[in-house]
Parts: sequence; structure tokens; C-alpha cells
Amino acid sequence: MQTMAGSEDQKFSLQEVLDTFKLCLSENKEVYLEQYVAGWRGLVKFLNSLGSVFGFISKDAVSKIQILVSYMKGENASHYATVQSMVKYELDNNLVDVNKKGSHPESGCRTLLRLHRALRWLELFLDRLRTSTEDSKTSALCAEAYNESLAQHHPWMIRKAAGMAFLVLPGRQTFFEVMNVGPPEQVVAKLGEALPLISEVYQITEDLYAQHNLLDLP
Ligand SMILES: CCCCCCCCCCCCC/C=C/[C@@H](O)[C@H](COP(=O)(O)O)NC(=O)CCCCCCCCCCCCCCC
Repeated sequence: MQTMAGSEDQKFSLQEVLDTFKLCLSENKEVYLEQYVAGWRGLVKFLNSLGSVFGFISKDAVSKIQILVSYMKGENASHYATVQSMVKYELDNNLVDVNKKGSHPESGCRTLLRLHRALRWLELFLDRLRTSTEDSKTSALCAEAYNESLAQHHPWMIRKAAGMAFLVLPGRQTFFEVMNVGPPEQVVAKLGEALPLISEVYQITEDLYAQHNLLDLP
């Protein structure tokens, strides 16, 4: 049963997500897995607060978060401190299916890649929200961001389902309210603060994956 504290816990705040992405990078620009995952947990909260139509999306995100957490808590936990150490460890030990699915269908590398691609969608979507006007349609902003990013990795069925979910997104005003940061000007300012952080985490991961030829992991 859901307790009061439990439902409080479910409340999204953009600030909280911003904070976790801030804490994501180490001094030498490695990406801490724990904070990365925490950032996604916050985003999933947001998605859940928008209603059950988005359940199939948040379910997939949660299952990927869980896979990563199980590595982070597993016997090789020390190798799963940062994205960099995870990539090195899994590659050095042949724990990644590189060309087609085989004995490691749920490697940390391929799992994180799915979230990484979704982070690009987030970056594009938040930037559109930030520069949107009162009469902008969130569904259109979301669809544009999706088509430019994640959609290219999704089969037709998923694209169709995603497109239908976007249509029932709340309007800009409600959307901004759910972010819990105050009036629209403040939301826009917060988004301006969050975006460079998200972009940096995205770019560092992208470069790392490119360097190791991991951008097309099955
Ligand atoms: C606010 C609107 C939210 C719209 C979310 C846009 C993303 C649409 C993604 C549709 C994914 C459908 C579910 C299935 C996906 C998987 O097939 C597919 C491939 O995985 P596989 O290789 O293991 O099979 N998975 C993925 O691509 C990972 C998708 C992860 C999506 C996470 C989305 C979280 C959204 C958080 C919204 C936060 C908004 C914040 C505003 C302040």
C-alpha cells in the first residue's frame, strides 16, 4: 500500500534532477553511474506523474535502471562506479555483445546506451520547451525532439505507440507546473541551467562510446 511518505517521495522536482546531473561528473570528467541512474529515476517520477498512458515508456526505463543497479550492487560493483570504468571492464572481459545478441544481451554498455540515446531526446525536448512560447504545443515539441533522436533507433510499432502517447501530453502550462520550480520565467531559467549539464554528460558519454565503437550495440 502506498504510504503518505511514499507518495511524497514520488513528487518530481526539476531541481532535484538538475542536482543529480550536476553531481554526475567527476573532476576528471568521468560520469558517475550512481548519479546518472539517480537522474533517470527523477525523470521517471516525472513521467509517472503524467499518467498511466506513459507506463510502457517508464517501465522500459525502470527495467534498464534496474539492470544497471544490479551491476552497481553486484560482485563486480567496483567496476561500475563510472561509465568509463564500466566500459573498460566489460570490454576487457568480453562481457558485451558487439555485433549481434549472444551471451550478454543485457550488458551494462548496451543498457546504458539506450538511456544515453534517450538523454539526447531529453536535451532536444528541454531546449524546445525552454524556447517555446505560451501557445506552443508540448506534443509537437516532444514529437520533433523524438523524431530527431530516439525514433531513429526504434521500430515502427514503438514509434507509433510513442507518437500516440505524445498526443495526450499536458499543455505547456501544466507541464511547467509539474516541474515544481515556480512561475514560467523561473522554469525557463532552470531549464537554461539544466541544459548545459545534461549536454555535457551526453557529450562525454557519446565521445566515449564512439571511441570504443559502441554506438550501435545490439
Ligand atoms: C514527457 C514525455 C515523455 C516522452 C518520452 C519520450 C521517449 C519515448 C520513448 C519511447 C520508448 C518506448 C518504450 C520501449 C523502448 C525500447 O524498445 C527501447 C529499446 O530498448 P531495447 O533495445 O532493450 O529493446 N528503449 C529505449 O529506447 C529507452 C527509452 C527510455 C525512455 C525514457 C524516457 C523518460 C522520459 C522522462 C521524461 C522527463 C521529462 C522531463 C521534463 C522536465
